[in-house]
Amino acid sequence: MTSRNTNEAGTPHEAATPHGRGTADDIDPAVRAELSRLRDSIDNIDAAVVHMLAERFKCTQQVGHLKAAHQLPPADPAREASQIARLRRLAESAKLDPAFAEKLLNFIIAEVIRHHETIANDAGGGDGSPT
Ligand SMILES: C=C(O[C@@H]1C=C(C(=O)O)C=C[C@H]1O)C(=O)O
Repeated sequence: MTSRNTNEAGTPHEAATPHGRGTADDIDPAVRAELSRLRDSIDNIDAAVVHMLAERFKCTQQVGHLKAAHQLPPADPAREASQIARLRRLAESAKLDPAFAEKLLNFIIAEVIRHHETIANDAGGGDGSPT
């Protein structure tokens, strides 16, 4: 394995050989420059997503503590339904697949509920999750 075949994190990966043609070494310089420009933006967007998610989880952790302190259940299906409906509308107007947006939100919410269950259990409420 050469360093050419590792990504930024040092993890091994295959060289770019779409349909068996072209390696990382023989990409046209103009194509390589355009790819690099686009990947720089992708990296910035990924960083923004991570920072926004971190902020969201800071808020949801506070909600979890509020719920635990007032014996409220970790999940709120009515709130989730309105968030999903809203996110699907936003996705449609942004030309993003609404089904993908819904799956992503459900994935995030499931993690939040898991955190809320842990917080409730740690607080001794016991209504958070199965024993
Ligand atoms: C954060 C909350 O708790 C849960 C997580 C939600 C979320 O991540 O947006 C939404 C509803 C709840 O199931 C909340 O009730 O607002």
